[in-house]
Amino acid sequence: MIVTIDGVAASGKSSVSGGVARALGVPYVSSGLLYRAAALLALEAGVDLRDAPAVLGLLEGRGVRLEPLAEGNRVWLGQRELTADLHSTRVDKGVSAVAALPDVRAWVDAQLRLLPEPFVAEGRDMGTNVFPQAQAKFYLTASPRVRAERRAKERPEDIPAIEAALTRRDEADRRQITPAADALVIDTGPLDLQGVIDVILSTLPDCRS
Ligand SMILES: Nc1ncnc2c1ncn2[C@@H]1O[C@H](COP(=O)(O)OP(=O)(O)O)[C@@H](O)[C@H]1O
Ligand SMILES: Nc1ccn([C@@H]2O[C@H](COP(=O)(O)OP(=O)(O)O)[C@@H](O)[C@H]2O)c(=O)n1
Repeated sequence: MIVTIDGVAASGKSSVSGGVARALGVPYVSSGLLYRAAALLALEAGVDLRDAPAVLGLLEGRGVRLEPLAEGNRVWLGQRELTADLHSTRVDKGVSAVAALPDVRAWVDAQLRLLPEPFVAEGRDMGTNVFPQAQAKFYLTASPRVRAERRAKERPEDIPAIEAALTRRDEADRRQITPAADALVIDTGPLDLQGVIDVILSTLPDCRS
């Protein structure tokens, strides 16, 4: 069983996926962390974020691995854990450039398709491209202001700066952020976290095995 939860930046994908996965007793998979790891490695190595062979070389040569734990995903570079470094403003700014590289997308997709079912997968193109066969698909939205207010609790910048950065990232990610035709689109603006999780769980009565 695969459930996909896609959506725009800071729409609640990872928190909601964690809650849904816990309720189902399965892991969740944060695809964005692999794109964030690609950006972090390129930034650390001083590699141009648009240089596909160089970025791919960093990913393939150095053993980047996603660990999709139920309590929170972790990313490893060999023995070094990258997770805590993946949500900086610097990585937020650089990640869309590496995510636009077809070779990097193919590498991420291949990692994800190796994972054993069942799981909840979250990102941008889980329901459209990576797991089109998923049993249930969701797409989370909220206004840029609502998303910026939520993310402001996790970043040092003020709400207008975060809102501008989120809007820029939505624009840079526009190729990946079309909902699957068979996804249920949920505006999370009026809902709290548990409210979103409950909407999803209420539509999944047949997917709990
Ligand atoms: N429906 C919601 N209501 C209020 N806060 C939310 C809601 N969904 C997510 N959040 C909060 O918004 C922030 C961003 O959520 P996150 O799950 O990281 O989003 P994404 O994975 O889409 O970037 C987190 O602090 C999270 O707790
Ligand atoms: N399936 C995915 C997931 C993320 N991404 C890229 O990775 C970036 C970070 O994704 P994320 O899900 O960690 O970001 P947030 O929405 O949590 O801020 C996005 O802005 C996209 O550029 C993607 O292209 N496809």
